[in-house]
Amino acid sequence: MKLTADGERAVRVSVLLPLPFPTPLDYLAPEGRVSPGDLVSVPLGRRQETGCVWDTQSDVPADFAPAPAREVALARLKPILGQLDLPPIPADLRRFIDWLAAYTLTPPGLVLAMAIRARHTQPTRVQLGWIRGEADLAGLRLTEARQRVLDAIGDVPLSTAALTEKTGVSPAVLRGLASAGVLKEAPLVVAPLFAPPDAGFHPPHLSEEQREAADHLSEGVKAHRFGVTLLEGVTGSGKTEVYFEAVAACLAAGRQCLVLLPEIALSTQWTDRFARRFGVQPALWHSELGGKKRRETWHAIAQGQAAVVVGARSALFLPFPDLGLIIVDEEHESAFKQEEGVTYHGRDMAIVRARLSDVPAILVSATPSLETLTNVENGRYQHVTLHSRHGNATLPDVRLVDMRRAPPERGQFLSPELVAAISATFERQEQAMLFLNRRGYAPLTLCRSCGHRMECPNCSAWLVEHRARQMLTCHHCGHHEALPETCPSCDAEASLVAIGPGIERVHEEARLHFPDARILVMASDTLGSPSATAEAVRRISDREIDLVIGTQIVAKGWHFPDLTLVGVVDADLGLGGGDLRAAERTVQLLHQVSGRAGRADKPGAVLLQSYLGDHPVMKALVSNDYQAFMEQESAQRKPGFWPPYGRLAALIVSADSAEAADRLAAKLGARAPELPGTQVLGPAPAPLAILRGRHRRRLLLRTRRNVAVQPILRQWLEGVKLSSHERIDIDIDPISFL
Ligand SMILES: Nc1ncnc2c1ncn2[C@@H]1O[C@H](COP(=O)(O)OP(=O)(O)OP(=O)(O)O)[C@@H](O)[C@H]1O
Ligand SMILES: [Zn+2]
Repeated sequence: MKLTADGERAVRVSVLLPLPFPTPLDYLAPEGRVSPGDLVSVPLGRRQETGCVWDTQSDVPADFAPAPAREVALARLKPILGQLDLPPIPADLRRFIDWLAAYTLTPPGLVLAMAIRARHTQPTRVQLGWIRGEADLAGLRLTEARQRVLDAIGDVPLSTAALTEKTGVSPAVLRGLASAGVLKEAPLVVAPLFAPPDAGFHPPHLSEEQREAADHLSEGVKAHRFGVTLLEGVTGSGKTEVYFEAVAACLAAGRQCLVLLPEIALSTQWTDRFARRFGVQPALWHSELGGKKRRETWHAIAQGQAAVVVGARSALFLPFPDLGLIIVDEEHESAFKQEEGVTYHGRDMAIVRARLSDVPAILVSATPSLETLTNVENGRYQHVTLHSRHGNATLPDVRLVDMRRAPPERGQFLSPELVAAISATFERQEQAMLFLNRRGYAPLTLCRSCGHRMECPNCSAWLVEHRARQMLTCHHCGHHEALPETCPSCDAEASLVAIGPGIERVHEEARLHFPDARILVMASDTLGSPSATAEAVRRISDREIDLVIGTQIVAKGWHFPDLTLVGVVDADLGLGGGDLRAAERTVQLLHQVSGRAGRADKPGAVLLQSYLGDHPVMKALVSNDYQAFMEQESAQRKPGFWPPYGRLAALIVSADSAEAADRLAAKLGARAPELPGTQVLGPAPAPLAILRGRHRRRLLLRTRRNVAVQPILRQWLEGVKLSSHERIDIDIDPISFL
């Protein structure tokens, strides 16, 4: 036993710090003072750190739990310095942090860091205002200014600014009254940051099919137990309206609801719709949320004051005291995968979070992932479906433009058929959209005399020309340089030519074809901010735009009633690269883009420009038979135990030279596990063999579904020493194979 300075009994508490230690550290605290979840300040060397009192037991399954730490003797422990005046980190979030850390082989502190970044936990300063003090007025020299203040003051505190404005007196007068005790300070009553959404504000009239789906989801919410339901529905079927009913049920139960969207910063149409349905804006959570707003939002959520949070995947780490429902919209989106730092899949982790919090989860998509469909098939997830578009809208007619038979003119990218369709759309006074998932002017710049290709000095990638900015840029590392006048390799003059299209080039071509059309270009680099996006959306909705040209950001859930034609400039684009999910992802993306056409009364059409007309992806899109396509996908992945029928983990080895990378990769390859039901592929150069100046090699571990990869990886990497130039990144369930 040990005593604190005050003679109280001190006990061992374990504190997780937001730092890359393998386990929590032990400290001393007066007995009975702190409980798991409390945020405390502790000494660490000479520094002071904020940490979270952690639990000694955990719910991480034994098959991937890390080894426990050795215990330090009580006599050597340091006492905690104090407790922060903040709501505790709830137990379900603590379990989630442990789980995610063990699953992704990340030190748990780095996962905690996502929940309690310093900017979240700084206490918000209490603002003070003025009320009448206890001192009576006898003996007070009552000037006219002072009288005005006394007339203005009441029981509700008024800020200095409000009071001086109301009375026209100077702050000095207030100070004088305060020192006489006639005024005193009191905390200002601040309106809650998020007014409660009203479940009955504006409920929609649901169709029978929608009503059934909504009831099913709401029942799940009322049961307040873990369970996953896939809400599948064709584009424009009202999936959002339907899951809003589940949100309403969650609100009625007095619980908090989390909605994850893949591209939240751009989702202004979504938040507007929410406001129309529930009367107030939801709380937003994403990486672009600025400092003060971020802190206030965090506090409002921690205090249970924000009832509905719509966020990016990082919202999974928010300290909801009373979570009731998690919804993942566009669940098939690979944007849910975090690729940097702690790598995790937002959709998968949303389900883990729901399970650990014992609340229902709803996955929403028009084109569910094979992972999710497999879980439906084996009965782990429930399934509700919306088969038709809302109201009179019908699904668009999707046609293939065979670029081998009717190609565009040389140096152009829009086929005569697509150009004619756009003209016809304009003649009908309707809007059109061109989709090409490539920013900039041209993906490759080549020397006509010597064949030299302009490449990034830091990455094995071509430089993309951005003509508007007169730059060649690398989309991987951000390197940029001016377009040279002569070829850097052979000095030939004016020999560099742009090869292939980006959206800037399609814009240039569209201007030639349609000089009078009002064209808007939408790409993440031209419309990064939410306000710019909102303005673009307004212009399209208000019919100030005839033709939208954009990258994948135009595919997202937009709803423009007069948009009736979608042209996909290069439907084959996503199919190269040998990525496991290339075909699946292409179908999902193009289906979603196609779904922007004809969403209201006027019928829509989609033209897919392709050189691969016989490809299963094109067939699936033209026949609109997603199910048949996914059955084929499944049949292809099953025999080789590719996900979701097996598990994958990638090891990315990187070093500052090719030799060092090869050496380290070979070392790992030589000690690769040889176990039943597992296989190691590689080492091989990563598709981006050089990225930001680092040479990269990849090893892929593939196991049967019933074999956990974590213990295998732990054993494989145990004792591997790395020099400061070497690195091994682990990616469990990799999505991108770059
Ligand atoms: N019952 C309803 N009453 C009124 N409007 C509805 C109803 N159902 C759907 N809508 C409207 O139809 C349009 C399409 O619905 P919504 O955006 O929810 O479909 P979605 O299935 O989410 O589409 P997508 O997958 O293409 O994004 C929206 O403008 C929506 O407000
Ligand atoms: Zn680069």
